[in-house]
Amino acid sequence: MTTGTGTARAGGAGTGTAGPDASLAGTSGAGAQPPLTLREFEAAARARLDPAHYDYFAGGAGDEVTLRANEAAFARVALLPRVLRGAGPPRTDVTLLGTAASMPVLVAPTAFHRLADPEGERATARAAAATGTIMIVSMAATVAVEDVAAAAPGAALWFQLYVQPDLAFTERVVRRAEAAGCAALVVTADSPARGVRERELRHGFLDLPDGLRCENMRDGAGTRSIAMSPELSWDHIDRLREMTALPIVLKGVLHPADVRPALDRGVAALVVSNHGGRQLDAVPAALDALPAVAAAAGRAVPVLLDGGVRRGTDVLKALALGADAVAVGRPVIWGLAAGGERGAARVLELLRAEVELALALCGCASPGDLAPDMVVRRPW
Ligand SMILES: Cc1cc2nc3c(=O)[nH]c(=O)nc-3n(C[C@H](O)[C@H](O)[C@H](O)COP(=O)(O)O)c2cc1C
Ligand SMILES: O=C(O)C(=O)c1ccccc1
Repeated sequence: MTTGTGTARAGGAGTGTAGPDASLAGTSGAGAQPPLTLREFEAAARARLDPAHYDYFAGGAGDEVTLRANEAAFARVALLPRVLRGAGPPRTDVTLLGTAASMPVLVAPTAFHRLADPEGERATARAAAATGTIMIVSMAATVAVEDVAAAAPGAALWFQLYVQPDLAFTERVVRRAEAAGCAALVVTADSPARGVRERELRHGFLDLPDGLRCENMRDGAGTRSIAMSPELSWDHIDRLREMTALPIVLKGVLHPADVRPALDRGVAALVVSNHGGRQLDAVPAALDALPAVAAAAGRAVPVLLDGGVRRGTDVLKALALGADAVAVGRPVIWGLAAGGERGAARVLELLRAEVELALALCGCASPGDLAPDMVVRRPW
């Protein structure tokens, strides 16, 4: 078998799976080669974005200890493959809360996609649909949820909600998400106050530029800004359960003691997340918080993880440590900024192909085959 990048690239391009996408050539900050990795998409995004917007997307809270820890935690875990299991070509698809996805990688809810591409969340939704995965539309989207759904027929959408102090307004947003066809409500619980990201302050990035707005905060009663609600409590989860038949996903769980109350209130899934290191700095890496939360959930509900996932092998590490799926935030924005809808789709397809290959090399027939005995902590 011939090796070497030239041969690998030519072969990859022919299959249209793991190879580069020639139409993305020139989007890479590195030069004419299209990005081959999520890291290269990050460099391409950095080269293209206004520095204030790049830093808004990239930044973390405080000293960014947690931001760095999210990625670093994956490097401290190694995969331990099984051999000769006759697994055959692996499947990468999963079903979560009744929604089918082509891979155990979802698009995490992130704000302000029109800062990265004029089509914004429309482009992201089309990219998610092209890859066959679930997009969690942010409450802080710069395209209204109805317009996101209309732009990408067939896209599997969930909706992320910041519960607002005005519950009547909150209910109107929930109704809009339902009517747009969103199949789950992802309630963000880690933001009773907004984390301070000093990179934003340094650029004076305080608000969206003229012409861009949080379109889900606009309705007949006017335009509002998103409130972070310190009064948020388990009672609000009860209220939401009464308000909607949609499954409720709780995003931003780190403490295993928060799992029981969530299950008692009928929460349908949990997302282990520190908001990409943007809320409380000095909390653990998402991957390090995962095992205890997954153990507390005891397979009663799906457990998702986000924060620092940059490779297919990272996805497998999270699955082995108890996750049913992961979500990616910044990488999708890098794709969008580097190459619009095609760039975002390429980021997702790269991850899908990497997950498929890593499953095959681990002797797994499907994502469900990963188990805790297939990871070891590196001795450093
Ligand atoms: C620019 C940006 C905006 C975000 N906006 C939201 C949001 O509106 N709602 C939310 O629940 N989480 C939001 N998040 C957090 C993500 O959903 C997710 O937890 C995080 O990005 C995962 O880490 P990763 O970027 O390392 O993949 C945002 C993250 C980023 C980077
Ligand atoms: O920037 C964020 O992380 C975020 O969650 C958010 C919340 C409200 C408005 C814009 C972004």
